Amino acid sequence: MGRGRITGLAVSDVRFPTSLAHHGSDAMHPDPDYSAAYVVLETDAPDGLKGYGLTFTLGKGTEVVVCAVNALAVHVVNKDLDEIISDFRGFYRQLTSDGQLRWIGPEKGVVHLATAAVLNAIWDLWAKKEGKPLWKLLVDMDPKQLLSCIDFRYITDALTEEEAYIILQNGLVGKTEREEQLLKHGYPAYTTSCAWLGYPDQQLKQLCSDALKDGWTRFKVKVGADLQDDIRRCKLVREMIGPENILMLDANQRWEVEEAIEWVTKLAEFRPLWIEEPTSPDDILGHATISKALAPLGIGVATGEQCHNRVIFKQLLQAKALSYVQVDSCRLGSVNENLSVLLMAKKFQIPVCPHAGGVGLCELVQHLIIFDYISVSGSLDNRMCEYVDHLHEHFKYPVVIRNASYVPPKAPGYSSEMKEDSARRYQFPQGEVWQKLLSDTAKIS
Ligand SMILES: C[C@H](O)[C@@H](O)[C@@H](O)[C@H](O)C(=O)O
Ligand SMILES: [Mg+2]
Repeated sequence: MGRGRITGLAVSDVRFPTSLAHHGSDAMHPDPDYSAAYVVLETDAPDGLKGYGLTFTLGKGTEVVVCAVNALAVHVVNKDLDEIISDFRGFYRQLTSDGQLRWIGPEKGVVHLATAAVLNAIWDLWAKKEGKPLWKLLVDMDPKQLLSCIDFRYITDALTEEEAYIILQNGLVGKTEREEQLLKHGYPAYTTSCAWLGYPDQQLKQLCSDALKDGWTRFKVKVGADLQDDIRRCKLVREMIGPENILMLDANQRWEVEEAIEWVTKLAEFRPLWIEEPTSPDDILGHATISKALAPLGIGVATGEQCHNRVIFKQLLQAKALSYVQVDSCRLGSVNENLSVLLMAKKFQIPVCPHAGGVGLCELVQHLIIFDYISVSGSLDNRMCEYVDHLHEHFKYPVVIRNASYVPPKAPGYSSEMKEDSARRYQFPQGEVWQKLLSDTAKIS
């Protein structure tokens, strides 16, 4: 009888029409349709065990990621779960180093997003098989086994496996207390949902006032398209939230390096904690210049949602280019690569504040940051996890927020499973939601 051989991989293009109401809009992405390349792994386990994984996209192009997932399937189908996890580092490397596929990466772009979707499904499978939520699977894992999931290639000049081992060993001290504390109080979050760029001022005000009533104290505002608009919106939000609450800004890569410094200097009176993605995500030295220039104003630089891989994070840390590391559960090569970044951030003493603005990202990334606190960073200082209030109703195990904090999930797995009905209805273009939208558009034009 089978024990967990992966017998099939199915991937679909699931899109939610968020652009209709400007949810998720920013200075570079004015009309995102929050979408996912959604992977389902079938196994021959007698209990019908399945693994679910996704990567986040903005609508168009999801079909390209779906294609890349199918290209990776050959490495996954017919593999035994036990075989994968007994050499997870080797399996990660097999996926990322396919002698032909790596040419269209390596470890970046579409093929890496596809890798994330596939590996996220494997981690979901593993956690389900153990009957634990993913964060707990990680927390209970022996440091040596955790390390065996990480590919240290290209980062040993910044973090060796031995150093990582010491970090994890040190993380064992006080671990039980931290776990209890999180189970009681949750992990602190901030909200981005009040101030997407496409929201009119009235909506922004209403959402801020609702969020304040719900106990939110940390707010992120989209900026970067028009300075006068930014000044008006930041003033409005600062007035709404008062002097004590925390404000962050996000420009989504809109500016040149010098322009970023000048623009943010003009917004300094609103006392933002950070400016996120001020310029190209590939410009490590540019981020370092911006960080240095804004430090005297008390404004940090945050980035990560479009950092290709651990190598870029390594260089950002080495170059003192950022004050907040924004890991992403679906951009990096799943838990495996995220673990390496959490450990590097710990070594460089830079807080991790994960990115979660997208569909399913809150569901996934909560597991990583809960693990980070319990087993790696051991600190909540200057740390918080992003939250956006969209599309949770489509997930079987949606995030739970209490007192503006993530409540640690209890259900086994990576919280990545969508409701079957949602995945079907929102499938692009054949799902009924899109069939209706497309026929309405055809009628208008
Ligand atoms: C297009 C997306 O909504 C982005 O604007 C979003 O991920 C954002 O950068 C964020 O930090 O949440
Ligand atoms: Mg952002």
